[in-house]
Amino acid sequence: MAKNIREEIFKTLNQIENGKGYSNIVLNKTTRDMETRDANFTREIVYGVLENRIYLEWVVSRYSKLKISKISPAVLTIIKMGLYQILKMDKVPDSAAVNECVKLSKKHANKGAQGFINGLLRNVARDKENIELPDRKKDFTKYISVKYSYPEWIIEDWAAMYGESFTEELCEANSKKPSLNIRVNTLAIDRDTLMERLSESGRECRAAEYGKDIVVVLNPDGLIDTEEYRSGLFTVQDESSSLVAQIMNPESGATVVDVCSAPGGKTTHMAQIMKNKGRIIARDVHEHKLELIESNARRLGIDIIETSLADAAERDESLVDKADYCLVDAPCSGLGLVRKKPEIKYNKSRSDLESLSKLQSEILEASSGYVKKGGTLVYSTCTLNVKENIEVVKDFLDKHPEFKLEPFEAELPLEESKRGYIELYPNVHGTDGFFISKMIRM
Ligand SMILES: C[S@@+](CC[C@H](N)C(=O)[O-])C[C@H]1O[C@@H](n2cnc3c(N)ncnc32)[C@H](O)[C@@H]1O
Repeated sequence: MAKNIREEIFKTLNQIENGKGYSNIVLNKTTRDMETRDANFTREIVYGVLENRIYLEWVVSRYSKLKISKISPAVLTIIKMGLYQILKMDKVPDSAAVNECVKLSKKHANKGAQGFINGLLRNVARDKENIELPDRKKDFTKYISVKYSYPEWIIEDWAAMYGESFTEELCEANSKKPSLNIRVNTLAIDRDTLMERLSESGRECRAAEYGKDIVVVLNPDGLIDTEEYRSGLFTVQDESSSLVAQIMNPESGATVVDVCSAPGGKTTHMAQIMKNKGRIIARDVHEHKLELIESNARRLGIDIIETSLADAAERDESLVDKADYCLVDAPCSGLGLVRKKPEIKYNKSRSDLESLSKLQSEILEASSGYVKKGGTLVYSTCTLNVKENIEVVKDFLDKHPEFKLEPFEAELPLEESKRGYIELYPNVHGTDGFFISKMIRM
């Protein structure tokens, strides 16, 4: 193992905890030049510490004489790195975990703190079989909140929406490492041929259950450094996200407006389904993100996408009645993505969710005007929160009798597809959490 690996882990965690970047992006930068073994170790600890923050702090609060609020952020990060290795990783001996944290503390903490870190970690290591969780029967919310590290308000909301046992299953599924999903560029290759090519180079892969263009790769290390990726034979996309374009199913030659389109995952997928014929107007409110759509399209050999800067909450009169298909893949709280970006659990509040549902309604209202008679409107989010999902759609439909939900079992053969909307769950479908609804303008 390279010398400064724990130093790199410490820095990466600080960056993410200080809100200086999403975990997947910061981690990709940190691990870019590392050996695979070091990169995997780094990922495991960074994700583990982020994912288990509340649980690890619960353990600190039970073994520390100092209140958590009195412990400096750097010291707390070192302690959590140590605790994660002691409590959740079998392959690191406890003594090594403690010694490495003490070494790290020599650079980032004063003498007193070094002794404190050493003592606390050793105490926990000795007592690790006896660490108690809150009593499930007395307080379900607190128990789940500590066991799976979620703010209590999320557990309260999910339990109210989905019931207690479903919430527990959902949190359990969210704590499992997801496999990597890739979307085949069907303009360049078909799924079976790509899978054969990947298998020949030692990849273990299987066709996804619901996503027609998705391959699940079980040993993905270094996949985006391959010739297959560089030459645009696939892109990285979760199965649930790929179902949006699959359910939309736009015809070749159609006009599509995608109002929240960066970085272009669904835009480029729609272009594939359209066989790169027609026109896709792809917009976003952040100018720097438009380049991401363009570079993704270039790599995949797609040339029917026109990007432009626009606020989707304001109707653009020049597009009224112009779209055969309109996609509103709205900005959302992202609670369906905690498997991949665990920090999402801690970055949101109930009031954020309320303002998001207001923005989502405004965007849906403004964008619905672009849909021609007989045209299709798809509204999707990557969150698990009825207020941002079906309630936004129902509220819209109440005000717009000219739209109705459209069943999509031909595109996704599941019972729920008959209702015209679906919520996907990690514990049920094995995908990221997602919401997709399909409407038709009559
Ligand atoms: C869920 S992401 C879209 C993901 C994208 N559809 C894809 O598949 O790659 C939501 C996007 O909405 C954009 N956004 C946020 N507020 C917006 C607004 N008022 N108007 C247009 N775009 C907005 C964000 O910049 C972000 O890129």
